[in-house]
Amino acid sequence: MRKPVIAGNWKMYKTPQESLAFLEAFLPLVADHTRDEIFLFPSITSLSSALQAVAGTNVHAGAQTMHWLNEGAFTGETSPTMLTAIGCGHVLLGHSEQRLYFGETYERVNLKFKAAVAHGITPVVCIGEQLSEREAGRTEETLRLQVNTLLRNVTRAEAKHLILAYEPIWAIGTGRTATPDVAQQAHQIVRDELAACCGAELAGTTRILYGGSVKPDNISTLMAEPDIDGALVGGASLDPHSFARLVKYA
Ligand SMILES: O=C[C@H](O)COP(=O)(O)O
Repeated sequence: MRKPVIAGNWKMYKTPQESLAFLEAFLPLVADHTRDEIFLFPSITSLSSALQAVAGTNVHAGAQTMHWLNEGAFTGETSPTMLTAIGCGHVLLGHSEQRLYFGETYERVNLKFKAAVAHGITPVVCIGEQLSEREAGRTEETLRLQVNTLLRNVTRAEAKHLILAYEPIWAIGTGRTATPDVAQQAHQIVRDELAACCGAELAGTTRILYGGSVKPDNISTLMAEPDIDGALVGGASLDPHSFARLVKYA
C-alpha cells in the first residue's frame, strides 16, 4: 500500500553536461521499472535540463532545497514559484547538510513544507540524529522533536503529501550504514510520532525512506524491514549503473 521511493541526491556534484550524460545512460536502464517511484535531486544549475530530459519517463527530478516565499530580497535562494515555472514538482527539504552547514532549522522546514504543498510540489523531508545524540541515548527524543516541529500547524490535508527520509547523520557518506534493525527501530519511532501528530491512518500511508550509505549490496536487507519504504541515496546515485542496480534491488 506504500509504493517505495528510491531517490538519488546528487548534492554539489555534476555539471549540466554531466547530469545529462548520467540520464542518457540511466533512463534506458530503468525504463520498464514500475515497482518503485524514482526521484533524482540534481544541483540547481542542472535542474532545468534534467527536467526536460526526464519528461515523459518514469523518473522525476527535483530541487535540493527552496525558500518558502514566492519572491523577495533573498540572495542565493530559489522560490516555489520559480520551481513550478520550470515544471519542477519535487523538492528535498531539511537535508542534514543544510542543517549542519547552513543553519537550516525545522521551524523553517515547516514553512517550506507548507509552501511546497501549497504549490503542488512533493516534499521529501529529512530527519535524523547526530552521533552525539545517539550516544547520549537521545535518538527517540530527537526524532520526535524533529517530526513534531515539522508538523506544527500542518493540517492532515497538507500532511498527506509528506514523504520523510530518516538519515542518521553518522551514517551519511561514512560507509557506516545503520543495521536494518537499528533503522527499523528509528522508522517505527517516526511512524509512531506521525500517528501522534496526524492520526494512525496518515501514519500508515506515509512513506519513510532510509538514507545513509545505501549501496546496491545493502538495499535489499533494509527494504525487507516493514517500516522502510525506500531509500535516499547520495554517493551510490552518482553512477548510472550503480544507481540502476540499486533501483532494481532484488
Ligand atoms: O541524501 C543522501 C544522504 O545524505 C546519504 O548520502 P550517502 O548515501 O552518500 O551516505
